[in-house]
Amino acid sequence: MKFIIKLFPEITIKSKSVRQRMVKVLQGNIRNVLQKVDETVTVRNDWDKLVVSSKNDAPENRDRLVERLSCIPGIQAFLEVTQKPFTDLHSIYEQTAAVYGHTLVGKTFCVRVKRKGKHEFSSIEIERYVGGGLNQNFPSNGVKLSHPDLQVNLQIEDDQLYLVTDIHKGLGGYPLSTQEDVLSLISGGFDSGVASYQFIKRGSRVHYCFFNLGGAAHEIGVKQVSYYLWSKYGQSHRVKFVSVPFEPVVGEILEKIDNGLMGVVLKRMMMRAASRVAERLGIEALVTGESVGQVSSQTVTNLSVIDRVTDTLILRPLIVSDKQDIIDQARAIGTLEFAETMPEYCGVISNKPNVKAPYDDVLANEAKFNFDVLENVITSAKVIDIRDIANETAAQVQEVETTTQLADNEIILDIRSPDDHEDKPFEPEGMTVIHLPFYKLSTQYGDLDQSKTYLLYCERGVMSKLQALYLKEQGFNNIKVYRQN
Ligand SMILES: Nc1ncnc2c1ncn2[C@@H]1O[C@H](COP(=O)(O)OP(=O)(O)OP(=O)(O)O)[C@@H](O)[C@H]1O
Repeated sequence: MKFIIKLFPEITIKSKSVRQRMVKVLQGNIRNVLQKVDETVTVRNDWDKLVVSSKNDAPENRDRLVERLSCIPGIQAFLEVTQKPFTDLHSIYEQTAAVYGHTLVGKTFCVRVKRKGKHEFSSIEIERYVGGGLNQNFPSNGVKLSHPDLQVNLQIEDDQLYLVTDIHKGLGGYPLSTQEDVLSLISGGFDSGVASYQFIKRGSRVHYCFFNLGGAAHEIGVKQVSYYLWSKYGQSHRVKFVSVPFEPVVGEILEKIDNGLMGVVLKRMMMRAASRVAERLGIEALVTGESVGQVSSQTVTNLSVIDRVTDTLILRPLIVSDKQDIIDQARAIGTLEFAETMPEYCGVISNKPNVKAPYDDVLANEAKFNFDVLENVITSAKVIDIRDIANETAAQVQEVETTTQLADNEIILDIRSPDDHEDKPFEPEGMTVIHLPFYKLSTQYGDLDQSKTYLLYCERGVMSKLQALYLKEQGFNNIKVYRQN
């Protein structure tokens, strides 16, 4: 099985040395991600393209590789190809007919050729020869040069014929780690997830900084979405997840700060803490999901007051995005459901937030704030490798049993999203499986027959452990985690 990787166009217009460096990084990233699902994968660097080959031709392996390739930053598109040697024009025709002939029935078509190397024939001659042959020998609806039902794509390089059997859209963007690292302030809402994704796609390693305002349940929710983003789009590189216990800071704000300024002061405290964390990790910029006018702390005046608290660069990729566009993107990248189930942990809710917080008033209020509280939470911030979310959660859920067997009175609860549930049905023989997606658990788990025990199932076992922890937090004890042998 072979895929030809087409580079993101902005890479192709770089100078030779920059381009070479980026392609090399992309090559490493693809190898790193794909070899986790298929050890036989090799990635060859061919100047204007990368060629991915696998010895495992099983259809489920092909689906896995296509899914993984579509999530790797730096790839504009990838072509699924079969590669064959040829001897002459007729041998090109015969091989094309063997792959495409049966797909032409009842369709209009045209043949397009890209050619490299020295040949006795031109690309147009191949198109005519192959197109004519297919037209004569298969019951198609004829050749149509513009907007045909089917385009037969051939690539010819020296004595090799590449038959393109499918074209897949890539993520675009720059290869991961070709841009500097950033620290994303992640709250679990729609905006910060989308902002993080945009930086991954642009080629930055995105580390996550979370200010816990709502106890274990808040942390579990944010860990889930961070882990999801990393494992789906950024798993070629290690990143950190930092959790800062921010409830004491909120307490101090509630006690000392004027009601109308609380939102802005909370954000300034977050920026102070995040800058320190970034410095500790050697990261030069913070990322937030703020957008002008979305909430009272996000007016231009208030954003300016927030900015003045730190010299660290604060990047706001969504600054002029409409909420609906952000929600649509969250849906497309798969974070919508996480955000929808995340309760609002605002920490401080002003009755009358000041949309034009006077800078001097903010400073005067902050003079009353006990900064030891902030120092303490920064010192007790917990930094973990994001891959350890899985292990750490496993340790935390040791009181939640993990099992590979089903006893009487036990039911498997498939908590994957409806798409995964449909694409990869999980129906082990002789076992009862109910589907309740993870984002409905908090509201609908209680409606299930509570005399039964439910074994949560997801593909990797991370989400099911986090959800088991969450349900335990909610006081449910009839829960286990189900893993396949
Ligand atoms: N608890 C938190 N931990 C880390 N970052 C946070 C937290 N709360 C807010 N932020 C950061 O501040 C930004 C603005 O947050 P705010 O709550 O004002 O707006 P929001 O539109 O609800 O954001 P989101 O949808 O990302 O939750 C967020 O996008 C995020 O980057």
